[in-house]
Amino acid sequence: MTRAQRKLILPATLAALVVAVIVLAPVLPLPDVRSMDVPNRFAGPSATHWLGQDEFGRDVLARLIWGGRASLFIAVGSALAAAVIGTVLGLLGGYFRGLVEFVTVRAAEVILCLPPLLLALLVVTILGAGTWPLILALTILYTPIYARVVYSATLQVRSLDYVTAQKAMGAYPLRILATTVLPNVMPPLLVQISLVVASAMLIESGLSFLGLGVVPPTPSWGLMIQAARGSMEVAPMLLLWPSLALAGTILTFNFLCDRLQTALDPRGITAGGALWLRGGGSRGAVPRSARRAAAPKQDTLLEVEGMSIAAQNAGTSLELVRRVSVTVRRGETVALVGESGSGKSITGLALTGLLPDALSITGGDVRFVARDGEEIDLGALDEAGFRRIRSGEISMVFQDAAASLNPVLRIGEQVAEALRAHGGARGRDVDARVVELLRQVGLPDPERRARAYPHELSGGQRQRAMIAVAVANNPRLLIADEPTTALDPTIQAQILELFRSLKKATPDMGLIFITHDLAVVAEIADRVTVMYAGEVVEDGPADEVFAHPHHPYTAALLASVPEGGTDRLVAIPGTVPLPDAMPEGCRFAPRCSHARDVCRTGSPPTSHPTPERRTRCVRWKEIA
Ligand SMILES: Nc1ncnc2c1ncn2[C@@H]1O[C@H](COP(=O)(O)OP(=O)(O)OP(=O)(O)O)[C@@H](O)[C@H]1O
Repeated sequence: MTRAQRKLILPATLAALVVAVIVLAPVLPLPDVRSMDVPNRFAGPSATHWLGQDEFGRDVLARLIWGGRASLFIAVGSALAAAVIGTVLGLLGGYFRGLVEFVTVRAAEVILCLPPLLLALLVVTILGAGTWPLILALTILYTPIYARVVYSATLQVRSLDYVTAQKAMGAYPLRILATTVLPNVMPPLLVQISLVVASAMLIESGLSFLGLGVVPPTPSWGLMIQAARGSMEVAPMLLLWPSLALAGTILTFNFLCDRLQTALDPRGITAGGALWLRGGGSRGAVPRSARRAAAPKQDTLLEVEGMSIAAQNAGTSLELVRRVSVTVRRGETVALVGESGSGKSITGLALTGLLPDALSITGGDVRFVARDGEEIDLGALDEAGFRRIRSGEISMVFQDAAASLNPVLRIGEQVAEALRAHGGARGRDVDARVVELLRQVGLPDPERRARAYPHELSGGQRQRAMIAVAVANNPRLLIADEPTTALDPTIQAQILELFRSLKKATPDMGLIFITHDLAVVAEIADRVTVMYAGEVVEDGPADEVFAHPHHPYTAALLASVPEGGTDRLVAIPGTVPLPDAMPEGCRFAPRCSHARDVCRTGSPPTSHPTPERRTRCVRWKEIA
C-alpha cells in the first residue's frame, strides 16, 4: 500500500462511519422521531435520550441521525447529478470549442448570473417544497460550476502533447475525452465535488430553515437548527448538535476528497492506480474526394509539392512555410534539417493533420500513397479522414516523450490503445502484441514495463515506449520530430540505433526525421532536405549534400558542427528572420557571406545541379 493510499484510511473510515450511521438509521434501535413527550420537553441527556429531548420532547439523537439522511441524500444526490452533467458539458465545450462551447458551457453560465439562493428559492417556489424539487434546484445551481472547472481543465489538457499524440494515433474525440482528458481533469473535479457537497448541505439547511426545503415532520439538520433557534436561551445544546453534525460531515467529505485526489492521481503512486474508461475504435474509408487513381512515381510514398502553411489571426494571414517540396520513397529516410524556427515541425504536423487551429495549408499538393495503392490528397483531407490514416498509414513520434505519453495510463495500455484503435489486434492478442512491441523497441523486461506508468521510466525508455506506440500499427510513413533532442548523447545513439533496426525490420517504411543536428542526419538519412526560414533551400542524397553542399546555408550548417570536418567551428552570424519580417530576395542573404545584389532582389529560383539535387542559390556554381 502506498503512502497516499495509507493516508486515505482515516478520512475513508470517518466518512464510512457517517454514511453507515445515516444509512442504517431504520435498523438502529432508535426511538420514533415523531413520538412526542411534551411533559419532558427540553429535557437534558439521559440513559434513554442520549442527547436529550427537543421542544416537543422528541429524541434529539434519533432526529439528528434521520435528519442526516435527508441532508446527505439531497447534498450528495445533487452534487453527483450536477457533476455528471457539468463534466459532460465542460468536456465537450473545452474540447470542441466553437459552437459546441457556446451551447454547452456558455449557455450553462447564464445560470451563474442569478444569485444562488434566489435561484433555488425560485425553483422550489415553482415546484413546491420537498426533497426532489430541492435536488433539482441544487443540480441546476451547481451544474455550471462543474462545467467551468472541467472546461478550463480541458482547455489546458487538450493542447498538451500527449493529447496531440493520441490524435496522431488516430483516436476518436470521444475516446480521447474519455481516456485522456477525463482522467486528467479528475483532480480538480474531485475537489469541486467535496466543495459542492458542503455547499449543498448548507443551502439545503438554509432552505429547510426558511421552510422551503424538507417538509416537517421529516427531520433535517436545517429544520432542527431553525427549531432550536427559537429556544436558544432555554436549550442551547439543541442548536449545537445539528450544527456540529453539519460542520463535521462537511469537513469529513472535504478531507476525504482531498486525500482521494492524491491517491487516485497515478503520478503520485507507484503501483495500482486507476484506469478509467476505455473504448473501441473502428476503421473506415478515406473520403472519395481525397482519393485519386494512383499515378505517383514508382515507389513514391509521399510527394509534397509547393506546400505553403499560413497562420490566420484576426483576418490577417502570415505565411510560415512557403512552397515546400519534399519526396519520400518507400524504405527511404529523409532528414528535414534546419535551425530552430525554420518550419520543420509545422511541416511535419501538416502531414499528419495536426496543425494547431490557427495554422492551415494554404497551397500546394500533398499526395500520399496508401497501403492499398490509392493516392490520398492530404491537403483535402478533413479530420475524420486523417483519423483513419493516422497510426496505420502515417504515424508520428514527438520530441518530448514525457509530455506525449498520457501520464495517467500505463505504458502497455497506451500501446494497446493504439492497437485497438485500428483493429490491429483483439483480446489476449493485444497483450501479447504489446509485450512484443515493447521488446522490439528494446525495453528491458517488457512484461513489467507494460504495467509501469510513464513517470516510472527513464527518458530513453519513455522515448522507446513512445516509438512502440507510433509503430504499433506498422505505419507506411513514420515522422519523427526531434526524437533524440531531449536525450543525453549515449541514449541518443541508442535511439538512433533503434530507428535503424526498425527500418531494417520494416524495409518498406518511409521515415521523415526532423532534426537540427547534422551529425544525426549523417548517421541515419538517405536524403536530406534543408529548410531555412520556411523554405527548402537544398535537397539531395545525404552523402552528396554533405560532400558538396550547393547552398551557403547548408555549408554554414556543416561548418558549425564538429562532425562537419573543419578544425574550427564557424557560427552562422545572425538569426533566422521572423515570419513577419522576411527579407526581400533570398531569405538567407542577410547572413550569407556570398550574397551579391542579385540575391537581394526576387525570390531565387530552384536549380537542379543534378537530377537528384535541388538548390535555391543563384550562385551555387560559383560557390560549389
Ligand atoms: N501556432 C503558431 N502560430 C503562429 N506561428 C507559429 C505557430 N507555430 C509555429 N509558428 C511559427 O512558425 C515558424 C516555424 O515553426 P516550427 O516550430 O515549425 O520551427 P522548427 O524549425 O520546427 O523549430 P524548432 O526546431 O525550434 O521546433 C516559427 O517562426 C514559429 O514561430
